[in-house]
Amino acid sequence: MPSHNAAQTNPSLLAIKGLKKEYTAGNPILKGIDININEPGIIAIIGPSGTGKSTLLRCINRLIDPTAGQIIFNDADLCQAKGSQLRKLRRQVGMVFQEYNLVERLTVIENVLTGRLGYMSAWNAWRRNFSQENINTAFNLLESVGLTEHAKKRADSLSGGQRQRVGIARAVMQDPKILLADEPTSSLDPKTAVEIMELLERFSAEKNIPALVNIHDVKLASRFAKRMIGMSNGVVVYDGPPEGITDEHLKTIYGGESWLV
Ligand SMILES: Nc1ncnc2c1ncn2[C@@H]1O[C@H](COP(=O)(O)OP(=O)(O)OP(=O)(O)O)[C@@H](O)[C@H]1O
Repeated sequence: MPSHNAAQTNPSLLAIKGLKKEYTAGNPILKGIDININEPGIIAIIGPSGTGKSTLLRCINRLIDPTAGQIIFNDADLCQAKGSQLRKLRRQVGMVFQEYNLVERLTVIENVLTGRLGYMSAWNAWRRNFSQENINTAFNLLESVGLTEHAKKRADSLSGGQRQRVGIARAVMQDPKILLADEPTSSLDPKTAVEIMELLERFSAEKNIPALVNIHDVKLASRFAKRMIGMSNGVVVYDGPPEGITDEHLKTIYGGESWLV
């Protein structure tokens, strides 16, 4: 699979400008988000429940339609894209979910291969006619996430941590220019959570692509992130290195202080 240098060669891989989202008219969840992303590595988005972190990621991969603003990805406006252009853009955005979103009745290797569906004709996708090259790549990816011996098992026979590895392998199988991960560690024990962050960090470095990760655990986020984006009440209130985050920032982001230890 070809490696990407998009983050190095494209000065504005992802430029979010004035992004707004209302689910119901007059009740904005995102209130004007401006973020530029070029660099590989983990970029953690932190913020209280309900502040719009998932909404932001879902706007970026167009699982939902933004209300206003621009999301320029690889020089195209994702907000305006439709039909085949949207399909081409979306396959370059690898998504990792909190609850894995695997097809439970399919095998592990089939789940990884579904990462290629966006590149295939409707006929080949329907018949799951994967090329030998794709099959080889999927097995290599499974090996690199340590799941070779589980390739032929049904996805629903795996543990949560193993499922998340499959979810990450499937996202990387897309050959994405960016990874988005929505609370990828929230359903996992602390040790497995660290392993999943290590995996995201490793793929981000190997593929030279950014990994934008929504995460509740601020400590875990600062351990892995090169950059932290703090959101509160639908706006960005901090954007910088983890070591620049102070208790004052955390109070602004989360409110109160009794939870600070
Ligand atoms: N499909 C939807 N329809 C209506 N409102 C929604 C929808 N999805 C999310 N919301 C609302 O938008 C707000 C932001 O939700 P979102 O899931 O983006 O927050 P979050 O910061 O990711 O929260 P958490 O950390 O708990 O996942 C919440 O008030 C939520 O109820």
